[in-house]
Amino acid sequence: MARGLSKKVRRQQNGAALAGRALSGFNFRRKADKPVLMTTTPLNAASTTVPHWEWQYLDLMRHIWEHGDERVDRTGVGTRSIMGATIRFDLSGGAMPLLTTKRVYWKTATREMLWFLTGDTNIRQLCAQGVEIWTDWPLDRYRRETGEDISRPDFSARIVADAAFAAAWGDLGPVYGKQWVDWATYEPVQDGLFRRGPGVNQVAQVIDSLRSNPGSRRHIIEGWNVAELDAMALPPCHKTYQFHVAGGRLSCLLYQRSCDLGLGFAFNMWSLALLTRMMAQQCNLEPGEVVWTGGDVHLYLNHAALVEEQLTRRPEGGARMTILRQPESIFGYRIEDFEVTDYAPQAHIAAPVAV
Ligand SMILES: Nc1nc(=O)c2c([nH]1)NC[C@@H]1CN(c3ccc(C(=O)N[C@@H](CCC(=O)O)C(=O)O)cc3)CN21
Ligand SMILES: O=c1ccn([C@H]2C[C@H](O)[C@@H](COP(=O)(O)O)O2)c(=O)[nH]1
Repeated sequence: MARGLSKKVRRQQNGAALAGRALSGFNFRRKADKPVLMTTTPLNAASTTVPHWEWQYLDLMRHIWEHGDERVDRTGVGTRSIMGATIRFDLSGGAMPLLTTKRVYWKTATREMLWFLTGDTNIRQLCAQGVEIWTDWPLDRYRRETGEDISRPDFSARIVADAAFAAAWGDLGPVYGKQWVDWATYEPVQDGLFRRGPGVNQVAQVIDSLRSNPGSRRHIIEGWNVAELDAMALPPCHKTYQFHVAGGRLSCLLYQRSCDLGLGFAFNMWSLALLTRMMAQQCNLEPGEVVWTGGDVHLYLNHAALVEEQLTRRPEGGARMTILRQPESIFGYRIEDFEVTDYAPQAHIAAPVAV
């Protein structure tokens, strides 16, 4: 497909600009045909005069599609990529950053977050709940190493039915869950020998520090364990979460080193807000703001149809979430505890995932 957008998309984008979008998170000023990316005040869709927060996303998508550097990436699919972007969202009043320009399966993303918090790194529990977003990586390894051309549904069913098979083929290595709640430590014994020490539960530690020392600048959950990267199916993308307390409100900034803007972002933004809401509830704080920052933010070249379609759409309305129960700990949440209301998105847009 030729670079740039169809006339239909350009018409829609111009309409949005006329509707006063200068206030949204991104403005692109062209000087000698060079776009300059600027961030401005975070704004939600709370009032009719304020641009909908989702324009930050759509503007970023359009910018990358039109100006991103085109390259061959690890997956071989190819991307257009930029370095550095920020999207902000205010969680006040139960608002959640769920995209409205396509349906996002928030329960799938929520199940994934709850799975991270258990410390599990095997896809078995996900597959058992019908969550297949991680299945492609173990499946790819299985096909490569055995030569068996098994279908994804058959592979997933076998993972669920057969514990030994799941143990052999379903593990992703020490990914998010392991690092978040059981970061490995080692203690010297003697003569240069070490034994395993107790694992570090970063999530529990951050809850403790938020309660006992809210003004700390060290409320961090880190997934990037350098020594273990090679053992992971994929090194963490949403790698660093930093929390901040001000005026009784809990905010969180995520640094995501690599972002698939067409597919992964919707889940990552939701999960960032979800984690912040759970942490706030556990610490008796009000939800504040979420700040998403991306390093390499890209669009896969085989997402052209998604990009074209989504950029014809205009964001409208917004989702709210109620947490129906306050569990005794951050590790006690269940999927039934989350209720989403006011979510009336436009149709789902399917897109292939690059493995
Ligand atoms: N290329 C790529 N993009 C990603 O977003 C991504 C990875 N790889 N690898 C690891 C995880 C897995 N994640 C994924 C994988 C697939 C979907 C996906 O297919 N989402 C569909 C619907 C999924 C469903 O609910 O069944 C979507 O339309 O959002 C989302 C996130 C996020 N991550
Ligand atoms: O939560 C996630 C996990 C992964 N992604 C995307 C970002 C990239 O497109 C790939 C990872 O490939 P790398 O070569 O390791 O960067 O997955 C995401 O957007 N969100």
